[in-house]
Amino acid sequence: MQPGPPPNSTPNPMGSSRFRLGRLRSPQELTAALQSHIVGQEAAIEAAVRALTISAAGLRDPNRPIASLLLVGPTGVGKTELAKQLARQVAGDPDNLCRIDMNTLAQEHYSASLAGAPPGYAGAKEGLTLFDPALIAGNHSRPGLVLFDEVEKAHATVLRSLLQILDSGVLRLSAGNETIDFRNAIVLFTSNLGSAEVAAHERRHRGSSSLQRLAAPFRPGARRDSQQIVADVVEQFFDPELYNRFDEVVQFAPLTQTSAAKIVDLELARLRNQLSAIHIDWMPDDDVRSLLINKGFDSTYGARHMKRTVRTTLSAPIAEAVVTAPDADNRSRHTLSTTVAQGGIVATVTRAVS
Ligand SMILES: Nc1ncnc2c1ncn2[C@@H]1O[C@H](COP(=O)(O)OP(=O)(O)OP(=O)(O)O)[C@@H](O)[C@H]1O
Repeated sequence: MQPGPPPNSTPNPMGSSRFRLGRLRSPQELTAALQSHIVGQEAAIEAAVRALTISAAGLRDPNRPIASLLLVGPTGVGKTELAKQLARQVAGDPDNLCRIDMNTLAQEHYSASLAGAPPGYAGAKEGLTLFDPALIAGNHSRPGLVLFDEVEKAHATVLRSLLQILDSGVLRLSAGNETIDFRNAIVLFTSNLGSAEVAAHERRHRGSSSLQRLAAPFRPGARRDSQQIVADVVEQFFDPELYNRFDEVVQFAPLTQTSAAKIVDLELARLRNQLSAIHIDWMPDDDVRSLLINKGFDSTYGARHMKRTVRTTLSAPIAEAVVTAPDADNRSRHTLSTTVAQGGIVATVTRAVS
C-alpha cells in the first residue's frame, strides 16, 4: 500500500487543544506517578513526560501524532508496563490503549488487517481493521494511546502503513476514503532489536580483564558500549524515512538485582494494601523478599515472571490461610505471618490480640 498524501487540508479537530497531563497538574507529578510503578527506567520516563509536556504546552506538530516513541530493550524490563502506566495516567485506565501485536502481522497476507482489506476483498466494505478508533481518538481532554508491540516483527507492508501514520497522523484505509486519525494519539512502539546482539557481544567478552576493557575502544572487535550496539542495530533495521519519524528512540536498561528487589517491594506493598482492606496486618520479611527475587527475576526474562511468581508463590498460600483461618471474619483485626520453608512460603493467619 502506498502512503497517501498528507491530508493537511483536513483540520485536526484537536490541533489547537492543550491537554492537562492526564489527571495530573505538572510534569513533576506525572514523573512521580510513573516512577511509583516503573523501576530503574528513568530515561524512558523522562522521554514520556517530555512528549506529554510538549503536547500540554500546545507546542506539538498538529498534523502528526502527539508523540511517537520507540521503546527498545530486552524482554521483561518494563516497556509494555510503561505504556500501561501512561494509559492509566492520561486515559484513566491501564487498559485504555489500543494494542497491536505486530508479531501477528509478520506475513504479508495478514498485513491487510492493519489498514483494512483492499477493495473487492472480504471485509473491505466494512473497513475492518485491528484498530479501535475510539481508543486512538481519545477526546478533547485526553489523548488516545496506541501500542505497536514488537514492531520489528511486522511485514514491510505494515511498516509502510506506520510511515503514513507518523508522517501525516492519518491512516487511509485500503478500501477507500475512510481514515483513522492518529493526530490526537500518543503512538508507542516496542522492540527487542539489538538485545540478541548485546547478549552475543557480552558472551564474547565475558571474562575479559578490566585492563583489557579499558583499552577496548581502541581495538578492533573490542568490547563496545551496549547502548551503541542497540542504537546501531535499530538504525540499520528501519528505513531512514521511518526511523527519522520517531520523535525519540528510548533505550530501556537491563534490570539489576536492586531494581528486581524494588519491583518485588511494589508487589508486596500492593498485597499489604489488599490485606489491610480486609483487616489483616502483615510485615513481609527478607526471606520472603529474597525468595521472590530468586524465583521471579532472571537475566534473560527480566521481571517478566514476577507477577505470576508472586501470585503462585505468595498470594496462593496467603489466600488459603485467609479463607481457612478458624475465626476469620471481616470485622476483627487479624495478623498474617509468613515464613520460608523448603523453598515455599507458609502463611498463618491469627486473630490479633487487642
Ligand atoms: N522496570 C519495571 N518496573 C516495574 N515492573 C516491571 C519492570 N520491568 C518489568 N516489570 C514487571 O514485569 C512484567 C513484564 O514487563 P513488560 O511487559 O513491561 O516487559 P517488556 O519490557 O514489554 O518485555 P517484552 O519485550 O517481552 O514485551 C510487568 O508486568 C511488570 O510486572
